Amino acid sequence: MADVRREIDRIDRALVDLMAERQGYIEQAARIKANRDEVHDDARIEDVVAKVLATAAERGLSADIAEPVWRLLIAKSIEHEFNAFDRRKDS
Ligand SMILES: C=C(O[C@@H]1C=C(C(=O)O)C=C[C@H]1O)C(=O)O
Repeated sequence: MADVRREIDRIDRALVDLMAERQGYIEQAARIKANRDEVHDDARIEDVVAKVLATAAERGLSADIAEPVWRLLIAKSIEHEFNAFDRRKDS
């Protein structure tokens, strides 16, 4: 069991690295968007979730895990993006 947990911990570190990289692009989006009402984009949310579910099906990740995890990740990313947008000097 210790070996299994060591592998889970290794994977979690890799996921944190990828999520931090993703967060960096969320921050770039907050700098690029001209208007605050562009931060929450329902069409893009559904596009992201559809692409994730297609990749999850190919790679063997359960949709029951992938869909709620990504919907929460996107919701928290949008909160982060609103905060970054509102900290802009020009907003
Ligand atoms: C990063 C964006 O901003 C938001 C964040 C999204 C995400 O975390 O994938 C998706 C839609 C947007 O509401 C974007 O518009 O692409």
